[in-house]
Amino acid sequence: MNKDMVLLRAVEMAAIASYKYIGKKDKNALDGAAVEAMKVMLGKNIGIKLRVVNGEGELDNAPMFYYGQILGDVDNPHAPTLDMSVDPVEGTNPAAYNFAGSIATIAVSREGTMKQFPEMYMEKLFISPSLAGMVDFQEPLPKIVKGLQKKLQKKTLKAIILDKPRHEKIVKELDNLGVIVRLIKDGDVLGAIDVVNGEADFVYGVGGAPEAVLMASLAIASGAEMSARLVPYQEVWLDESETKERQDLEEKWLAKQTNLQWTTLMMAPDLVNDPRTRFFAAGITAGGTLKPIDYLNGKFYINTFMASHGIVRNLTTTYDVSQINNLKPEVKYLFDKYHR
Ligand SMILES: O=P(O)(O)OC[C@H]1O[C@](O)(COP(=O)(O)O)[C@@H](O)[C@@H]1O
Ligand SMILES: [Mn+2]
Repeated sequence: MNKDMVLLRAVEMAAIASYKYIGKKDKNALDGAAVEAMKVMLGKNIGIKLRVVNGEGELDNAPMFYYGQILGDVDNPHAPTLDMSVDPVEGTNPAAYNFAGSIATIAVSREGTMKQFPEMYMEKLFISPSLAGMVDFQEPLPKIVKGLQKKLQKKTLKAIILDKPRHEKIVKELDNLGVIVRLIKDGDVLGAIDVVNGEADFVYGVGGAPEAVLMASLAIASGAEMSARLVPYQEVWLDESETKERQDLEEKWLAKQTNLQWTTLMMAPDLVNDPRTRFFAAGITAGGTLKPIDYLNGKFYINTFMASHGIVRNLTTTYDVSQINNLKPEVKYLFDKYHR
């Protein structure tokens, strides 16, 4: 099968498996279902090997994707290897508590081109393809906004920002500059999809570093632009019980990196160095331009998104459970196990 189809179906089946757990307040069961669905769909005979660069954490007994894990045609020496960043449920809270924000997502790129990050924070600015080339990412955001307003004359800029206390100040500043801000509780990768789909001009804020790699793939694949900078844990969580330990771990990790400091400004190609990177997502509770997954009379309705070398696809996909059950044993297994 075409590898795009393999990856599309992996995010779609992750969305289908997690559907059973939407709103059930059980994050582990939800995540476990999406992980298993992806693992089954990315099993043997897919024509490629996938090396997990940014997954869900380190190797243990949990059903996670971990750094260095190889999936796919592991025994086939002729199958090419791709790097992969994967978040089976990006936005676990939104899915577990049933509010907007969660998607299943995968990004792939040529082997050795994707940067790995531990679970830490990054300040990210993701701007729409229509603003590409117009922004000096070295400047602070208010200055960038003023510059854009000058260039774009009457256009009212729209921003998507994670609704977190750490962003209160910048949200006020953007308000004062006349920017329309849409606050989202979680899910800045979905925010970036909305930007690519023209719902907003940029996403800004401090969020996850693994998510930044997914967003970088999306930026490159769609013609958008993105910058990112590491943010120390203590800047977000000044005085929590784990702050000191997290900070030590981060400093140790950073000391081992070459050409990377807290102040280093990374652009999308520094995170994913492949112009042919491909990005895939399927809506779970979704929101914005991606509609949530739905089930009615034996059919799943899924909204899937894909971007590669400047081509952006928003697909509505229907899975007729009874038909597919007859075709594919691995899909039947997943439907039987996770059908709500
Ligand atoms: O919730 P925090 O710690 O503020 O981190 C923000 C990050 O969490 C998310 O909202 C959801 O992440 P999860 O996939 O870990 O649930 C991301 O979209 C975002 O980058
Ligand atoms: Mn995530």
